[in-house]
Amino acid sequence: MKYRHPDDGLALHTDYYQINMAQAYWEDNIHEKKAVFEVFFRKLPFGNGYAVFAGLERVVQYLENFRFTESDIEYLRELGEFSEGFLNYLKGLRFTGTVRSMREGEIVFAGEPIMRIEAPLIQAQIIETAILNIINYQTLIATKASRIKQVIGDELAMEFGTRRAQELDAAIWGTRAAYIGGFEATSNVRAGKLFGIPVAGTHSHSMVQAYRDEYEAFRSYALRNKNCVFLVDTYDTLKSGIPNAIRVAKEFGDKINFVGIRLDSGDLAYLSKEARKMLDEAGFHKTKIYASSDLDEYTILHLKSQGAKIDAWGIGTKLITAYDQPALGAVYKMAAIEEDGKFVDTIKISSNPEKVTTPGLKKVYRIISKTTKKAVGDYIAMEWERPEKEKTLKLFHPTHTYICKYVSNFEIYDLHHEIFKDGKLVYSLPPLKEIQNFVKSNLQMFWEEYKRSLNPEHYPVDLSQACWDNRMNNIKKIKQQFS
Ligand SMILES: Nc1ncnc2c1ncn2[C@@H]1O[C@H](COP(=O)(O)OP(=O)(O)OP(=O)(O)O)[C@@H](O)[C@H]1O
Ligand SMILES: O=P(O)(O)OC[C@H]1O[C@H](OP(=O)(O)OP(=O)(O)O)[C@H](O)[C@@H]1O
Ligand SMILES: O=C(O)c1cccnc1
Repeated sequence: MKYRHPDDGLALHTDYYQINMAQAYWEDNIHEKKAVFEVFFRKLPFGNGYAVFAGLERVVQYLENFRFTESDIEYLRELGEFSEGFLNYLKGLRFTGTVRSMREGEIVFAGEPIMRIEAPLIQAQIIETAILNIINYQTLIATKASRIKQVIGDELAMEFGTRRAQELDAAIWGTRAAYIGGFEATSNVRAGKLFGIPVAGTHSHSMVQAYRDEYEAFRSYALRNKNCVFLVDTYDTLKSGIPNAIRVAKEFGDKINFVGIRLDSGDLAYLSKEARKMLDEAGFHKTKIYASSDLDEYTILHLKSQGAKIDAWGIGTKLITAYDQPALGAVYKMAAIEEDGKFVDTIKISSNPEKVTTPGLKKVYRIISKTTKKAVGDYIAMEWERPEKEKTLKLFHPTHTYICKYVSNFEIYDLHHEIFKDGKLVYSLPPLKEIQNFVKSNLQMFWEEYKRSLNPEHYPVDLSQACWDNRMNNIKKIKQQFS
């Protein structure tokens, strides 16, 4: 298998149809026409009331390094479908477009453009697949992490999922997304090195099995590690695991920090309460109880409702694989294309009203009440509109238009930031910790009703009147063509 190419890049990380279309654009000489595409998803995942945008940093890396390498061109040539002229053009292709995007950590909702790409058609087309690939996964995991963290509250949330993730890249970028969503630590050491995420962990059952004696295993661990969290459920949590952990902790005294014990099976509520009593009776009031074992937001909520005495949560499979909803379904749709030097609207019609796209050059704003300082709704307006100059804005549901409200005394801000200008990176990527803090402060802007994990209220994402009218006119025009 020829899977090792020294010059392997990501330009071919695209769907074959993109390259086939690219060749047609090039041959028809429309490839340099500017096109505008938007990234958005149609439904919030996990029944959550909001999503957390993640993936921008990798999109930036991808676009900065976008080029077809020698071996990419050679491979395309081998496929026998592409002309030498076209392949030669691809060799020199770089990203020269303009990208406006929400910042990583932005709170985002269904139906609003997360990112807007304005680029020569051929580029905008080829990059679609990778951009969606990145944003779909990272946003999904950041959202799942945030949802789990909302339930965990101030206790420690650790990402333990690498072994169950969908391959290596998913573990690495999923870990980063989990951190953005609010997790404080990861067991993945490479993610620690690459992103500076704090690494944390305990030990496994195999260590206890290897020594064939729980006490010996804990002792050996304590001899080599200052901070000790002993896994106590290999044989019998209450009769063997916790007593052995306490015995070792007493023997080592100040030589170790008896940070915690970890429960990984059985009735976690019952065992944690018993464990707390045993640790307290032995004088280890500060020793924490860690729990893992197929946890997710539902189990954690249940455990809390049972009064479980758990202080730290290790979450793997259900987080890193977005177990209950493995796809976000974000799409990349054309909103406009250049004709005679000007942009004209483009639309995709569907019999499902929610799938009809919103054409034209638009901006997306967040409206904040000056009285409550809380977010009132998001507002998609035509680029030429100036909603910040209005005294009152009418917000109405884009499909059920009779549902409406008027907002005054508001602040409004553009959710998009310029990331690339004509191919040049003009945005400085913030440190990861700053992104995590941004999520936290951002969430404070939203009423609790939008953040609860069960049946959250629907946060309004509305079109301006001009944007709505423009959409209707475009639909009418298309319908007339076929009547
Ligand atoms: N008190 C509890 N209330 C609700 N769910 C619990 C409680 N205690 C544990 N759970 C969850 O129940 C599930 C139990 O999983 P499972 O049946 O595989 O057993 P286990 O105890 O983990 O055993 P093992 O790991 O040895 O297979 C896990 O998802 C765990 O998080
Ligand atoms: O349950 P998750 O949320 O997926 O969290 C990760 C799991 O990975 C480990 O189990 P594993 O059986 O792989 O190894 P172990 O022998 O160390 O427990 C750990 O004990 C957790 O149970
Ligand atoms: O450190 C741990 O306890 C750990 C790490 C990965 C998976 N499960 C547990």
